[in-house]
Amino acid sequence: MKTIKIGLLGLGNIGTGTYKTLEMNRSEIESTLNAKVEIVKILERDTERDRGITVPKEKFTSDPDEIFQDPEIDIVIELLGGIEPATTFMLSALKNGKHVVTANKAALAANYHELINTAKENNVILRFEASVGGGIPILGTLTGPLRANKFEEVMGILNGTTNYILTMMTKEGLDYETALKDAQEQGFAEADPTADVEGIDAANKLTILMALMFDKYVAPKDIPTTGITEITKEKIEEARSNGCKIKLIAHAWRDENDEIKYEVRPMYISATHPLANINKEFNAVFVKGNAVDDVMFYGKGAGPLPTGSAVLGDVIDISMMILK
Ligand SMILES: NC(=O)C1=CN([C@@H]2O[C@H](COP(=O)(O)OP(=O)(O)OC[C@H]3O[C@@H](n4cnc5c(N)ncnc54)[C@H](OP(=O)(O)O)[C@@H]3O)[C@@H](O)[C@H]2O)C=CC1
Ligand SMILES: N[C@@H](CC=O)C(=O)O
Repeated sequence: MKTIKIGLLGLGNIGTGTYKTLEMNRSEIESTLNAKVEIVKILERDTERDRGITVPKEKFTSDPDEIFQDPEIDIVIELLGGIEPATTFMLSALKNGKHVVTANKAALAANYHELINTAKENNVILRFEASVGGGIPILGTLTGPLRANKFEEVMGILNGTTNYILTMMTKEGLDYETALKDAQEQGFAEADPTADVEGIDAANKLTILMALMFDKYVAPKDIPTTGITEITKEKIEEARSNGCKIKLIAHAWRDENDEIKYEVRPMYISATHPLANINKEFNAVFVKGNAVDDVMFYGKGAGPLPTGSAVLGDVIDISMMILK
């Protein structure tokens, strides 16, 4: 029986969630593939940290080339986070003939074409379902069952940390700092949560969605972006007295001249609107296609197991192509 061999870059929140999901569902995954799946090497700095899983010591390496140069490794999963060295590592993996799966929206949004083109030039696959909407299968649906559409609009909650903070401030009366700390402890936030609370993470995801839906690349820095750092309990109360909730919304749409417009900002949403009732780390995204009309995606947009589910979904798809 063939073994699909994986090199994992980063055993943090999502690396650990991916590892756990593979262990939890190994028999289902391996019987789907009729092949074994093994994470053979892991790039990490700290091999002593308690992650709540047992990983044989000999799997760890501090040298990324041990993974890129290993002829036995089929797929590299990048879960380091940040733009660099993650981008350089993914490019090295692709150039060494490895298929790559990543959840890293920051690196993808910053270097979208270089990563996509390098995969094409080297005849390997780059997949990134987990980079937008965590466990929600949005990218594969846009590029699969919905690809017959000309897309008109995408609008929704794309960041779990800020939605968690706003929910806890609105429903539980928590203050901003306590809610953020909670989100960090549950593994929703970025290593530097500035990216979450300033709306940068949602902008990164909007960049990826616009590239796929409208074939238009807009760098995240060029998306008008406002985060939630100025949202106080008083503003939340004011919204409530107007029958609204405050949500951080990412929005891109085709205007009457066929131009694509885009923004990320907190918005007052009527309490009866579906987006007003998306709570905690859940995300929800409306997509409008000219044939299908409105489609709504909903699910956990952050967290180790939901994101691990999306990462492994990509791994399984690639493995099926390898095994064909
Ligand atoms: N958290 C979530 O819910 C989601 C996260 N993502 C994305 O998944 C990716 C991983 O996120 P997450 O797991 O939360 O991040 P973490 O910071 O928890 O994990 C990253 C891990 O990689 C290690 N690492 C980073 N750089 C290096 C390096 N150069 N060499 C060796 N090890 C390194 C870190 O070690 P150290 O701690 O020592 O720095 C850490 O253990 C990010 O791109 C994130 O945006 C996507 C969807 C959801
Ligand atoms: N920090 C991100 C993680 C998932 O993409 C978020 O909170 O949504």
